Amino acid sequence: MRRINTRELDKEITAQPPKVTSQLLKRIYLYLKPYQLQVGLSILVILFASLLGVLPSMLTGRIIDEGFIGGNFTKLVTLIAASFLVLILTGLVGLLQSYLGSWLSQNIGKDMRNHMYGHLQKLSQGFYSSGKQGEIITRMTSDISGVQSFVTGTLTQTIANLATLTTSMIAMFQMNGALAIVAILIVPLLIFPIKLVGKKRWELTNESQDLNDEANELLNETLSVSGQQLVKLFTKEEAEYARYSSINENLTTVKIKEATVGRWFRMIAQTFVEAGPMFIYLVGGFMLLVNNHQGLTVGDITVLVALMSRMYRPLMQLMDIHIEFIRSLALFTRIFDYLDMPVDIENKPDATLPTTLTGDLSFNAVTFHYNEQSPILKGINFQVNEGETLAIVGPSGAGKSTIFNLIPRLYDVTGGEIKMGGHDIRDLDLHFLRQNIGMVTQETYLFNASIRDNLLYAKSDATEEELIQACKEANIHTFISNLPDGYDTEVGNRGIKLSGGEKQRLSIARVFLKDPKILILDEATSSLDSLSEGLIQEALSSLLKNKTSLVIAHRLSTIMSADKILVLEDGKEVERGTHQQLLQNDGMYKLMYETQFKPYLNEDRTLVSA
Ligand SMILES: Nc1ncnc2c1ncn2[C@@H]1O[C@H](COP(=O)(O)OP(=O)(O)OP(=O)(O)O)[C@@H](O)[C@H]1O
Repeated sequence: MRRINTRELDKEITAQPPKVTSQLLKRIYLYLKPYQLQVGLSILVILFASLLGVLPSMLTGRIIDEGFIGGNFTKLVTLIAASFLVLILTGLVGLLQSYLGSWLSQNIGKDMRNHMYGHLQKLSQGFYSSGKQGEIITRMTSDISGVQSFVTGTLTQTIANLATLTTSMIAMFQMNGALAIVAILIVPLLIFPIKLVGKKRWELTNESQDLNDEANELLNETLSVSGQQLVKLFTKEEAEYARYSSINENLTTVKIKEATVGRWFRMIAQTFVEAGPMFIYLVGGFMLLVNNHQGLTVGDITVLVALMSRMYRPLMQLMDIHIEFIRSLALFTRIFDYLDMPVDIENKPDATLPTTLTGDLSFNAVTFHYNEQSPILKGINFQVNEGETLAIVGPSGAGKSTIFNLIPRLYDVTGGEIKMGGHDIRDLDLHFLRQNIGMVTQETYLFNASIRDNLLYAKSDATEEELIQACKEANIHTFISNLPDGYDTEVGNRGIKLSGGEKQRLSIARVFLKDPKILILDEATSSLDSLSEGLIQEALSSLLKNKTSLVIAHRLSTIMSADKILVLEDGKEVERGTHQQLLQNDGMYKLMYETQFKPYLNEDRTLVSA
């Protein structure tokens, strides 16, 4: 499912070659705008460098004509000294030019990455659950790096090359108009084959980017801790290898094609460049020797050849830059596509930030569907008063987790409203809302950091005493203190160094630290050993005490201690009441009780009394 989605989105992005619109250019310009001064300075330096670039050829012409042919040694030495100075100055200006280029590109890249990361943080859970992790990482890393090299490479080179072309052409026409025209006439011959090859190269670049995304996605999926576990448990090593090697095979073919097309491009261009001087020698020689052209000297012909080769190099690069330019625009388009993804869960500009909030929670005719799917929740109504516990039970797929996701606005309702402390949660400040909700999910996510850092994620300014208190309440303090590094123990990737039960208790400690108004708890279905389970149950019951809480309950003890029970089936409420009331109904709850809860009754009782 994930893979199909990735392909679909990849296709969407690459099926549309970038359209050069004024809007797109304006948007790119916005990233340059804060650095106008540096851009201006950079352009001035480039222009100066290209003016300097004409001088060595001019000086060489004069060295030949006035020094060697004219036989003036003093002049020769002066001209050589001048050439030397120009050389040093050119080197220094080049240094300044490259410093400015990288300064600009690094700063623009930094701004884009920050902008993108900030935007990605605002995207809803829906975006991540249809996730294309490989693609997100590619956007953040290689696409933005590509854009950076556009600034240092493409953009600066375009300006530099245009300046070099202009200065060379002016200098050539000043030397000899007829020979200048001969040099320029070869230009159209260059453009046609290069254009043809450029188009093919552009297609291949796109194709290889697609395959790169696909390979990254596969690596991310299969080389993660859980991914590898899944591969191993389902003995899919060979299948995954086959999948990877097939992408790799295609990538190799495309890359080779891309490189070959690139070589053709260079070979064709190179031939024309090498042939250029011959034309000048031929026409220049005819003018000088046969026609005895007035004013044309050997030095002039040498200068013209030097200027011409100075002109063809940027011209060739400009052809390359044209391809790079389109490629960079494609990268910009890809990045902007992401930046344009709507932030569907937004903080209202006039969001309410109450000073006090009661922990009442109500669902009023709530309906919901993911994407364009058929409704998952079909008119849910309930009210949980402050301090009460509502247990939600129902078969798998009934919509229990969906109800949970709606409370902290990981998704927004598609109909009806959810109220917290009497406010529609969409009117409350999003940050405030989420700070008032604590969630303990079945799967605990821990960052690859120390236990302390993971705890501080819930409350960055928590004191050592607060940390210890929370861990004591979560029944994890003794365990942590017995570790050689105590609270500074590193938990490993996703907390791999801790057991399932320890991770859960750590996540409960996190919620204790957060001390939210409303608690949402998805009770673990996975069976832990009875000691661990007992410790968790104890921690949870002290967490639930006096707190408005919603529990997806799998254990009879939790259900029985709840104030209300809501029985859900296929996104609808089918029953509601206390345990005793529901047992008398002879409905879905009774059935679940008989089949799921009752068989574990003894075990439950033991745990409750433990
Ligand atoms: N992110 C999502 N995108 C699309 N559909 C989803 C998403 N999450 C859940 N669903 C669908 O919504 C329906 C309800 O799922 P939900 O997870 O809320 O059920 P549940 O009652 O919590 O089930 P379980 O007890 O198995 O966890 C299911 O049909 C599920 O496939």
